[in-house]
Amino acid sequence: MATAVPEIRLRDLTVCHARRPAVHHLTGRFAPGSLTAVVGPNGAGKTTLLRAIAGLHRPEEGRVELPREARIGLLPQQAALDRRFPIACLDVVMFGLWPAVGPFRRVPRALRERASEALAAVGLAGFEARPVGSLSAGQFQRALFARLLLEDAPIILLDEPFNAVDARTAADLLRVVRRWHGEGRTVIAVLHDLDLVRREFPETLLLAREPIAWGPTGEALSAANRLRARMMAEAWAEEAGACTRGDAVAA
Ligand SMILES: Nc1ncnc2c1ncn2[C@@H]1O[C@H](COP(=O)(O)OP(=O)(O)OP(=O)(O)O)[C@@H](O)[C@H]1O
Repeated sequence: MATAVPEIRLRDLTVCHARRPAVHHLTGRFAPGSLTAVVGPNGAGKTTLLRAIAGLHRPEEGRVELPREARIGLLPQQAALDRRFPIACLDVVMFGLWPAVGPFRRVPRALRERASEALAAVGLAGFEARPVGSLSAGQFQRALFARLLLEDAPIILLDEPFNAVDARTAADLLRVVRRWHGEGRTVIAVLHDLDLVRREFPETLLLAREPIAWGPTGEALSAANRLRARMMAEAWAEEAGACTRGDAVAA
């Protein structure tokens, strides 16, 4: 990796959907080269935070501080992607090159070869021409990792990277994450498997719309912090409207 890795600073960051805060007053920093898990209950604002860091969602208040030219690779949740589009595996990987090559340009042969190498590096050698619609969930996730390899960004954001993949695929993809960390990139991953987080991620941000804890994983995931996060989530469920006695009778 040739580029320097910039720090990511969040200052009093608030990001909303339809004016309701999904991330509320979050302040802190991701040090260059850090490996951080973002955890928290469903609806805690984890995806929203990644999208805000990637510049895809404008903050309502506060800001994400990053140099304008910072390059970020984002792995979205699989559920957010439509795989019915008739496109070959190699083309999906080569999407990772368009910031360098420009849209609608013919990709030079050397770069196509790099895309093939990236596929091979994630265990998909020979899959170049396969339509993405025919890939299994695990194979598709491998192809998206190949795209990130090709992008070569100093900051990598992963939204539930090991979801819906089998143990072997998860282990292979985890090796890629370790490699990125070893190369000094900043990696931020949204995860639900706390055992995996404890084993592999030195830093953790525990989010429940409000920040609950951010720091070394062992401390951030203390029983008291996890309880606080759960209680916050229960409070949102109550906001959504409690079941009334009348509803119960009608049911
Ligand atoms: N496009 C949207 N429009 C309206 N509300 C949204 C939108 N996207 C997310 N939200 C709401 O914002 C809140 C945070 O959502 P987000 O997807 O960031 O949470 P999450 O922590 O990633 O959840 P999960 O673990 O379930 O993936 C939720 O209440 C969600 O319903």
